[in-house]
Amino acid sequence: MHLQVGLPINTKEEEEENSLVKMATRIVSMRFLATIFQPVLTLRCHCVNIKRYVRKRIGVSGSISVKGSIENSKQVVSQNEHLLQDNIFRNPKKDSVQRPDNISDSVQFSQLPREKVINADLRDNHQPTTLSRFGEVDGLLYEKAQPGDKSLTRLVSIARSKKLREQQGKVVLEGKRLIRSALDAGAVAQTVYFSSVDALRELPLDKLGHTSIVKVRKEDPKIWSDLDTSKNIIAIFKRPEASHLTFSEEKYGKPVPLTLICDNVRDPGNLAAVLRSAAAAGCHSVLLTKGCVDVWEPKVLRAAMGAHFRLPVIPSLTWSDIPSHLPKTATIHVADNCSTTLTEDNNTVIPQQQKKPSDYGWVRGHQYPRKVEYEDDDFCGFEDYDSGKSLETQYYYIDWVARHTGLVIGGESHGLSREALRLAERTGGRRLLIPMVYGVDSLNSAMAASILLFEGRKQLLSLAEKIRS
Ligand SMILES: C[S@@+](CC[C@H](N)C(=O)[O-])C[C@H]1O[C@@H](n2cnc3c(N)ncnc32)[C@H](O)[C@@H]1O
Repeated sequence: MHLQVGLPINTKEEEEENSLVKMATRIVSMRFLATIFQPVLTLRCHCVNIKRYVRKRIGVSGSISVKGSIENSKQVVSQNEHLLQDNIFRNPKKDSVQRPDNISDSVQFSQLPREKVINADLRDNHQPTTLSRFGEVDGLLYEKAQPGDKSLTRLVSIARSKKLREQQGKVVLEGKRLIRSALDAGAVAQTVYFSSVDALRELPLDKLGHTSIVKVRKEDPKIWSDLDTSKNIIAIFKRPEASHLTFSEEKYGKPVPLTLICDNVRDPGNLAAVLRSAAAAGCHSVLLTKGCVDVWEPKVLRAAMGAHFRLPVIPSLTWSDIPSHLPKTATIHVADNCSTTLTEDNNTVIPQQQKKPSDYGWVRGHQYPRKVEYEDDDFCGFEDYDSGKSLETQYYYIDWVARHTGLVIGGESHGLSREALRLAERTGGRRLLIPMVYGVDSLNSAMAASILLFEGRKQLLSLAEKIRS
């Protein structure tokens, strides 16, 4: 019988087993160490990548400081990639350098004067790749879009989706005239895409100091435009707010104290026509209730012909917001087609002192039950409204202007809201009627607005004339 004394003697298999265990332990501890050091290494990699990225994109060495988290760094790189916003802050002379909103503060480039950047690019024969990616127009550096660049498709999505426009706080403007008006009014262009240098040259280049400029191929504008003749320049702007824009009296003349209020005007063509008329009539401002179509929708922008930048247009207002955009003394009238209609054979001249439809003799009093809509779109169906009962009706060509006058135009489907009538009542306003021949219910809202606004302008100017003389 064999007795084992002292330390057990390992067999060959046991030794092999032990060395396997040791190896496994080593692997585990190496993995453990790797987990600890991995974030540090990744951060280091990102720093290096960003440095390389910057050198590649701007062709000069920039001083970079990374303050944010790794996630931040990743974001900056990917945002820059897909928006083609090269983040070169080109005008170091300005005190406050305005940056595109979505660029994080975590990357700062040495702010070389633009000329130096360009010259560095042009001089540096050792960087042919960098040089071919950039061009220059009258001292303004631009980048050439690379094949497969998706930024134009993204731009189209912003242009077409109200939700995206609102979420990202951006609007898309097409064509040199519109872009120029926006820039002149002080709107901030984030990126300008152009296919023809001549089109770019027609913009006030001094106002593009903080903008990314990207040259696209000649055929690219077809992606963004559904016009037959697509424009060769398009820009993404920071969603402009009327309070931050300047409306030049020198250029467009002094406005008359007349504010147009659109009450649920939902059709883009109508809203555009209304804005265009309001601008042409030299109105003070335009207020839009929440139910109106988005004022930055491409169709509205296109057909309004720059009206957005000629007078303050304030969108998305509730009826309780509206008085705060008007002087306290303002009188608000409503354009109302529903109170009365004209008989077929009428062409009588109405004496000015007559106010109520029944006074006119040949007009019918209110006869239709009306749809009434609450502010929250809680539609109440047909009923006789009690608001605005005390509102008198008068023909539009009889004097109705006051020191500051507001005019409400109803929407296409439901006409005037109860809130509009209440506001008119509270401010001593009236119903203004454009007489129509028998059997015609109403005019298109933009047509009605146009007639009333130009009449209002005429009355205000003659009032001013009377006061002067
Ligand atoms: C197309 S209409 C509204 C039609 C709507 N279905 C209704 O019955 O009220 C749009 C708006 O244009 C204005 N409008 C149209 N015709 C008008 C007229 N003859 N006189 C005054 N305003 C008019 C009104 O403000 C009206 O609410």
